[in-house]
Amino acid sequence: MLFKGGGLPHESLALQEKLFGAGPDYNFMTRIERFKNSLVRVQHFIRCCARYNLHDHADKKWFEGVAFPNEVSVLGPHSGMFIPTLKEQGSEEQIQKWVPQAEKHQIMGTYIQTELGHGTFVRGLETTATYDPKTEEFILNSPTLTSIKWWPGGLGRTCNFGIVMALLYIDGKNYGMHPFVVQLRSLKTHEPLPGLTMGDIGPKFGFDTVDNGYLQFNHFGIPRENMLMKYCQVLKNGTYTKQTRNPKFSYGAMIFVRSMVVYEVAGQGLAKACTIAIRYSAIRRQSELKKSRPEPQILDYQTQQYKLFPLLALAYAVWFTGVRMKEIYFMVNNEIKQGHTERLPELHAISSGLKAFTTSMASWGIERCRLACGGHGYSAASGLPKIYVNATGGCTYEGENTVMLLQCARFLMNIYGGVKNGRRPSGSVNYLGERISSRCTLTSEFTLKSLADAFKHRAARMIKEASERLNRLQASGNDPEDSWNLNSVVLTKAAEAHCHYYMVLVFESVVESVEDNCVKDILRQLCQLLALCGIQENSGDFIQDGFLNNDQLELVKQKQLSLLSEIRPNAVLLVDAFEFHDVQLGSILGRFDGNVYENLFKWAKKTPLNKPEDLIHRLLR
Ligand SMILES: CCCCCCCC/C=C\CCCCCCCCCCCC(=O)SCCNC(=O)CCNC(=O)[C@H](O)C(C)(C)COP(=O)(O)OP(=O)(O)OC[C@H]1O[C@@H](n2cnc3c(N)ncnc32)[C@H](O)[C@@H]1OP(=O)(O)O
Ligand SMILES: Cc1cc2nc3c(=O)[nH]c(=O)nc-3n(C[C@H](O)[C@H](O)[C@H](O)COP(=O)(O)OP(=O)(O)OC[C@H]3O[C@@H](n4cnc5c(N)ncnc54)[C@H](O)[C@@H]3O)c2cc1C
Repeated sequence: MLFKGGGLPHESLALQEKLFGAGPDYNFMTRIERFKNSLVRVQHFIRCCARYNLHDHADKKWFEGVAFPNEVSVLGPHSGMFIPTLKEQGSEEQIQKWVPQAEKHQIMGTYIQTELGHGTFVRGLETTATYDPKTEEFILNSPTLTSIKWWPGGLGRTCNFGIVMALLYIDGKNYGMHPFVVQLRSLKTHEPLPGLTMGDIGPKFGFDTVDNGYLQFNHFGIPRENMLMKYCQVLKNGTYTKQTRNPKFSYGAMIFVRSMVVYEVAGQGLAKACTIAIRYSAIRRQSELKKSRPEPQILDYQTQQYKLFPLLALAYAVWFTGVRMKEIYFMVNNEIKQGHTERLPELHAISSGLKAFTTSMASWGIERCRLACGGHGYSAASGLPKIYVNATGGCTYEGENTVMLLQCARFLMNIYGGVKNGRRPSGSVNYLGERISSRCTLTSEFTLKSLADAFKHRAARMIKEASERLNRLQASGNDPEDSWNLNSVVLTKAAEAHCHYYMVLVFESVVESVEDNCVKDILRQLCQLLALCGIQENSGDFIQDGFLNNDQLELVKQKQLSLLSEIRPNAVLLVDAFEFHDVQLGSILGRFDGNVYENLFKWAKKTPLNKPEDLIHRLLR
């Protein structure tokens, strides 16, 4: 109940749908079969939404978790980007026109921004939308090879609509990036409309169930009314008007997805991987601890605990942080809707930073879980390869992680500069205005407050040093841009330290809010382990300025090891508490009933390579 809240009824409804749980094994399918199979499930999902009256995003998400386990379907870009962008950037008329059709899936859309030559540098995108007042149309064009749109999910074969980000030109003047609603395919024949060259970009590391696509515009006309006009308008005669607004509003869809990815991708992915690795480690017996005694569960080896329990603690931390990130997004977005845009820079910074920090940690953690499962972890039957290839995409899409950390750092530098000039920071950066103790107060009690304070100190110091180094680079004659680049490694580390502190703080606040003392104690242990591992892994950051001394570091190490034994009896319960159904895990190693070996054998017998096949037989005969 700590995790699922109101989601369970929808999950059980989805589990009753035969088409979702059963069917061909994903691992035995070719890419095309995976894609087709996903489309069949998409159609069934859409029918289920109508049948069960699922309208609310959160309700649908529970259903989707069962319908599309550990994969993104073409509904991801549609419901995660196309519809939110229409709602956030469209005028009332535009919302009325397209949102109901999109919500009923009568039109399917995607978000078309990245190009062959540019993804990160949005201002460098080349697609043009030139207004022609005579026809009252925008003419979309791809002027170069590098301007071909590349990557949008669902563009290759599925979507008939898209929101295209393009440079608006009126009368030869460039007004910058704007969003346009574009019909891509005929609603009758599903063929691409004349003037568009489209297709799938080919096999990828993961995302097999999504047709990421390309799109080239050849002077393709769309009605004037198709520019999303909530914040800017182009009148019939070509007059451009805009509300007083932050030009970064057109980046809103990206902030939304980044805010969701922390929970949906990093939190869920790592929690699933931990569930699989910890359950399997309780089933797997190997070697000897004591002579002539039965082989122990591998989970009883301290080294195995040392691999997995910090990841379990991290999974809880990322999960809670993801939930908090969603809350912050909706809160600040509501403020923005009421005209209060003051917190947009902070929202951008924290969503960029946390998206990067948590997807990197989760990606690394999922791979560690796989390694901890030995040989069977390398088998597709473990479910871990699929979880990994899809989750690790989160390090790249919606803003490459290094670039996102640098965006977060940019905000931190602005805030720190402001503090130097007497401004008081608030929200997630309020600690930059505090006087921070220069000596660590950690004692063998390891209170959560003292642990969080240690991370606060580290973040504040690293931000200060990054800022001072930036100033020194400039003072020694480098221009601001070169100084930034020469300081960028230090800046990303400062941003990571800020996000790390934020995550520890969120975890601490969740523990404090729990009423049940037993649950509170167990969560406190996990939170301590998370923080202590963070201190140990980054010990240089904590001792560099004499904040933490050698004795304290030794205490940290001792406590970390004793926590492993304390957590051991609850480890399996702690992953069971995530309440992932076997269908969602897609793993033989992580089965709830623990019946691993029998099912591995059954599974191997079903592999297509064991089926009679003429060519293989002839070659081997
Ligand atoms: C409760 C239930 C909810 C249920 C929800 C259900 C929906 C679920 C949805 C999602 C779940 C997860 C789904 C997973 C499936 C995902 C499928 C894959 C989707 C992938 C889609 C994509 O990848 S789309 C393409 C994404 N592309 C990018 O992210 C590009 C990255 N680049 C940029 O964003 C920008 O170029 C940049 C930020 C790097 C730089 O921008 P720019 O050059 O314009 O700015 P500057 O660096 O010069 O900075 C100027 C100034 O602006 C500030 N700023 C920059 N960006 C923003 C912003 N977005 N908002 C506010 N402010 C911004 C910057 O900080 C600077 O500020 P200063 O004050 O001047 O310092
Ligand atoms: C699975 C997946 C799904 C996607 N779905 C969509 C979609 O639906 N719609 C869409 O429009 N796009 C989509 N994309 C594209 C995605 O948003 C971009 O790939 C992403 O934003 C990264 O941009 P890039 O490819 O240009 O990387 P690059 O910017 O080329 O990154 C390459 C390297 O350069 C470094 N780098 C770049 N700029 C800087 C800088 N300023 N400072 C320091 N280092 C820098 C990066 O850190 C990285 O190491 C998807 C991508 C993937 C992988």
